[in-house]
Order: sequence, then structure tokens, then C-alpha cells
Amino acid sequence: MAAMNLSNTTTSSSSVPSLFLSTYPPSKTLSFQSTHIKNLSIFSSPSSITLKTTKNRRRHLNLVVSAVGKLSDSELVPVSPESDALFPPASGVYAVYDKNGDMQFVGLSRNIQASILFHQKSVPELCGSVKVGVVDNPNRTALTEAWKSWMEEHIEVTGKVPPGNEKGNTTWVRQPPKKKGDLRMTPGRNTQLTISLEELIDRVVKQNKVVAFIKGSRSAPQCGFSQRVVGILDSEGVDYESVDVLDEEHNGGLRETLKKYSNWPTFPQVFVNGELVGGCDILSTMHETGELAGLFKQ
Ligand SMILES: N[C@@H](CCC(=O)N[C@@H](CS)C(=O)NCC(=O)O)C(=O)O
Ligand code: FES
Repeated sequence: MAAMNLSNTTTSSSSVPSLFLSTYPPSKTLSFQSTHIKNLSIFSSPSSITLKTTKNRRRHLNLVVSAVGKLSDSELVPVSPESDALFPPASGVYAVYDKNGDMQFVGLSRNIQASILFHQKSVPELCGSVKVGVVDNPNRTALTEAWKSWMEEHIEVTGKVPPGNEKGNTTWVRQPPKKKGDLRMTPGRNTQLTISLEELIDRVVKQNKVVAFIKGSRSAPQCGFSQRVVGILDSEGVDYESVDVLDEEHNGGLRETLKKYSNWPTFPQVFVNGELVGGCDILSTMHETGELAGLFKQ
């Protein structure tokens, strides 16, 4: 926990009382001036000071107080995918060194433990050892300050930014999962089908566990009902195929043929294990009751 010392109280030449505070660990020295402050009461916590003025107005100062020490003073802990070195699931900064002891990356994280595990899995060859610094009061400013102080210290010593922090380097960042594309019933309008569209629909719904026939693509649904169903399937985390019934170029005639095939007049239509389950209303209810999750497990 950080402690604060009232190190000095002075009166400046303009007769405005000034207050100098220092923090321990010595992450920041803070000075404060106010014409409102005459008699002060000070209440402090690790993250803020409340100053009570003669007018009984409370003034809060949020401090950037962190328990992060210097990078050079932090302990270097060897890691490997097999090692059981456990880091705190806390907010803070971490520096990753390769097996030759060269620093590769300085990161900040809301969960140091999860971030390091992620790096160990994604780039084990670059993870030899790690230094961590927990930030006590992990607001955004405090985290950024801690990260900056480690970066600056490293740059001062080596004269360079760690390779993983160079502009454009994506080795250490989580890539958002790529959205699957939509399934197309034909390669294009000019392709002659050797089987009927009904048969093609039958194959698609029987050969894929979950198929959603929607208006628009899964990445840009063209109707609120379809959008809702895509959202439900995404949140269920199920692997599913989607077919855009509005795509006349690749799925010409599908809109009307599917209504006859399923005997269901509207879209979206969701099939599971070859059977029509329903549209937006049915899927929403089944999602809320948990029935859908059960069905996907079958
Ligand atoms: N209550 C329906 C709502 C879906 C709906 O009404 N869809 C309409 C408008 S998008 C539809 O597909 N109409 C037939 C068509 O556009 O061919 C459900 O639960 O799915
Ligand atoms: S396209 Fe209008 S409600 Fe679906």
C-alpha cells in the first residue's frame, strides 16, 4: 500500500498557501495551490486525498499512486509453458524477456496472469522470463503511467523500444476472431445446377449441424430479426453456417424455395441437425430458457 507524507507546507510570495505532498513508494511528488485553502484537514487513502477547506468544500485529488517499482529492481521470473510460475490475476504492467534475456515486450493488463499465459501459448519461443508490477489503484492513468515508466527506463538503458512494442508489430496483441463467411448455394448466377434447389437446401441443412438462413450476411444482417438471431448464435458460441436469402447472385430463388421446403413463411430460419427449429421469436425464447444450449450439445 502506498503511504503519503506531508513533507512541507509553505506560504508562497503571493500569500497563497501551497501544499507539497510526496508519495511512498516515490512514484510522484504532488504540489497543490488554491486560494480557497486556508485551514486544511487532510484525509488520505491510497488513491486520493480529500482536502477540506475553511469553506467546508471538499476537494478531491486523485493520485497516480502505484506500487510499481523500477523495472531494474523487479524480479525476473523464468517461465515456460510447462512452468507453474503463477502471476497475480491483478492489473499492472509486465515485461517479457526472451531466452537470451533480451526484452521483447512491455504490456499493461487488467489481468497480468491471463496475459502472460496467453503470450506463453501464442509465442512460447519469445517467452523466457517475465517481470511483473502490480498497480494498486488500477485506473487507466495509473496503468499508463506505470507502463510509461518501465518503457522509459528500458529506452534510457538500451536506446530502443522493445521489438514487440514497435509500431505495426502484432505479435503480442490478441487478434479479434475472424468472422466466418456466409455459405453460398451456387458459385454464381450463370452456373447451371445439376440438382434442384430443394435438394441443395436439403444437403446443406443435413450436412451442417447448425444453419441460419438470414436476410443479409452474418457480418452485416439487413434486418433486425436476422441480426438478433446472429447475435444469439454468436453468444451461444456455436459453430454455424449462414446463408443470405437476399443474395440473388449466389442464392437465386432461395427465398421462395426455402419457404416451401420448410413450410415456414418468414426469415430468419434456423435449422439444427437437419430440422427447422424456428425463427427469431422461437430462438430468443430457447436462448433465454437455456433450451438452445442444450440442443447444441446434442
Ligand atoms: N416473428 C418472426 C419475425 C420474422 C419476420 O417477420 N420476417 C419477415 C420480415 S423480415 C419475413 O421474412 N417476411 C417474408 C419475406 O420477406 O420473404 C420470427 O420470429 O422470425
Ligand atoms: S426486412 Fe423488414 S422486417 Fe425484416
